[in-house]
Order: sequence, then structure tokens, then C-alpha cells
Amino acid sequence: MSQPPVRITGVPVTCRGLVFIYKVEGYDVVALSRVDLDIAAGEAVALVGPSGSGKSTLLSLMAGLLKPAAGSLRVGRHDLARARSAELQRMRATELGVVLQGDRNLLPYLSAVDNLRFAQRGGPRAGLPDPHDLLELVGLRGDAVARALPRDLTPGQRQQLSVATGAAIGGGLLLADEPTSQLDAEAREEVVAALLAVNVTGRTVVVVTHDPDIGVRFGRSVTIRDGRVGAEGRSGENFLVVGADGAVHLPTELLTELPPGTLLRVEAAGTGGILLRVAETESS
Ligand SMILES: Nc1ncnc2c1ncn2[C@@H]1O[C@H](COP(=O)(O)OP(=O)(O)OP(=O)(O)O)[C@@H](O)[C@H]1O
Repeated sequence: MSQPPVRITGVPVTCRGLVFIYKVEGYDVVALSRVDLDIAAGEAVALVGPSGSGKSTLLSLMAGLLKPAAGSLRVGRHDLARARSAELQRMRATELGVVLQGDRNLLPYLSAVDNLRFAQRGGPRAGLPDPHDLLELVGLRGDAVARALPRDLTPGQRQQLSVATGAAIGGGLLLADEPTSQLDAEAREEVVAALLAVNVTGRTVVVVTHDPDIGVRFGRSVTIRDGRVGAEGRSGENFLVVGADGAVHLPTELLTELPPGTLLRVEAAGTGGILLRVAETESS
């Protein structure tokens, strides 16, 4: 790259008591139930948790594609619970990028570089990143790749290009839904590197994933369970959130060691803390 990547001002996200309900044939499906979450400007956060726990719904709310049923959601200077549709449209066009699952960000008949130019149409008039710099940023180097159609790229390269389209308008927030699903380990690594490169430019990056390793690489993971924030992990430390009903959810990676039904003994740890130990059952 001829120049270092342009610095972007990251967008912070704050959720307070966020609720979202799908209406299905007269029934209410509560997808998110009072989510509290703070994401600082420039952070990289993985949203992890079981299928159906509400991760994609939370991402769609942050993107302004769904409207909160209750609670508040701030994305930068926007109050998404109150914003009118014109404000949401402007925000999506100029301030954030969304990487959808699979190849849905890409137009099959445009080259890699033209896909980026297309993604920039409707964006801000000034200060757009150079498409060739974007390709380089996400690890797609050389003229041949820039001129290639999506079908001539590997699945991993297509996903790197999708990440670049999400960053194309130079907005301060990148949201990605399962960007590494169905990729082999090597391609996954390239896509994670692309997301981290986008984050290093200053953008806030929020990724929905089933891959706990992404949380480790990002430095922060937030576990969503049953529509609530159930646990937090930062660089090797784990935090559990006590829910309104007293429930505590374990981080996904601990569930392999402590499957549902495990009896834990709760002990005072002496320093004002508590210790959770696996209780010995009568048969053991
Ligand atoms: N369009 C929809 N209409 C009705 N219910 C929905 C819709 N989308 C999601 N849901 C329901 O909302 C809840 C949360 O779904 P969501 O897709 O947000 O979870 P997720 O954690 O992203 O799951 P996955 O990891 O499988 O993508 C689930 O109970 C799901 O069945």
C-alpha cells in the first residue's frame, strides 16, 4: 500500500434494557429481553452463544434494520429507538457497514474492485477510502485479484472482499454476521485478520459468531443466551452476569467442562469473593 490506512473515528454502541419481539401469526417471540451492553468506540467484540439466542437480532437492531420494542439503543449520535426511517437510512448509507452471511454483499458480475466502487455509491461524497487500499487492507493483494470476479476468488477471498465492502464507505462501525462460517481453518484465519485490520483503522467491529476463538482474537466476547447478556470475556478473564431472575450463564467454552446439570458448590472465598467448585456427587 502506498499510504498507511486512513484513520477512522470508531462509533460506540450502548444498549439499555433492550427488548425485541417478533410477531409470528399472533404470537410474540421475545428474541431479546432487557439487554444491557456497552461497546466502546474502536472496540472489537464477538457476540457468541447458542443458536436462537438472539445474536443476529441484536446485530440487526444495531444496523437500524429492526426497531427496538422497548429500552434504548444508541449507535454513535443516533437514538435508534426514536430515530425516523430517513435518519436510519442516512446512518446506514454513511456511517456503518454490514457484512451479511455468505456472498450476499457481492455482485457476481462485477470485479472485486468494482464491487467496492459499487458499495461506495450513495455513501458520503468526500473522504471515501480508495478501493485498492481497501483490498490491500483486507489482505487481497495484486491486480489479478482486483480484476477478478467473485466466482474466480476462493471462498475465503470472497469473504475478505465482503469485509472490504462493509468498510467501503469509511463508516466507524462494521457489523458482521457469521463471517467465518463454512470456511476452512486457513481461510478463517485470513478473514479474522481482515476484520482485525479493519478494527486497527479505528472502526468499531462487532461480529456474530459460533467460533469462540474469534472472541479470544478480538479480546472481548459477549455471550448471549435466551435473549440476554449471559457472560463476558476479556483477554482470558471471564465475567458472568447475574440476570434479573438470578440466573447465571456460563461462557460457551466452559460448557464443555461443565455441561448442563453439573452441580456446583458455591463457597465463600475469604476475600469477599465466591468460589464455584464442581460438587462431588455420591457416586463419585
Ligand atoms: N424473522 C423472524 N421471525 C420470527 N422469529 C424469529 C425471526 N428471526 C429470529 N426469530 C426468533 O428469534 C430468536 C432469536 O433468533 P436469532 O436469529 O436472533 O438468534 P441467533 O442467536 O442469531 O441464532 P443463530 O446462531 O442460529 O443465527 C429465536 O427464537 C428465533 O427463532
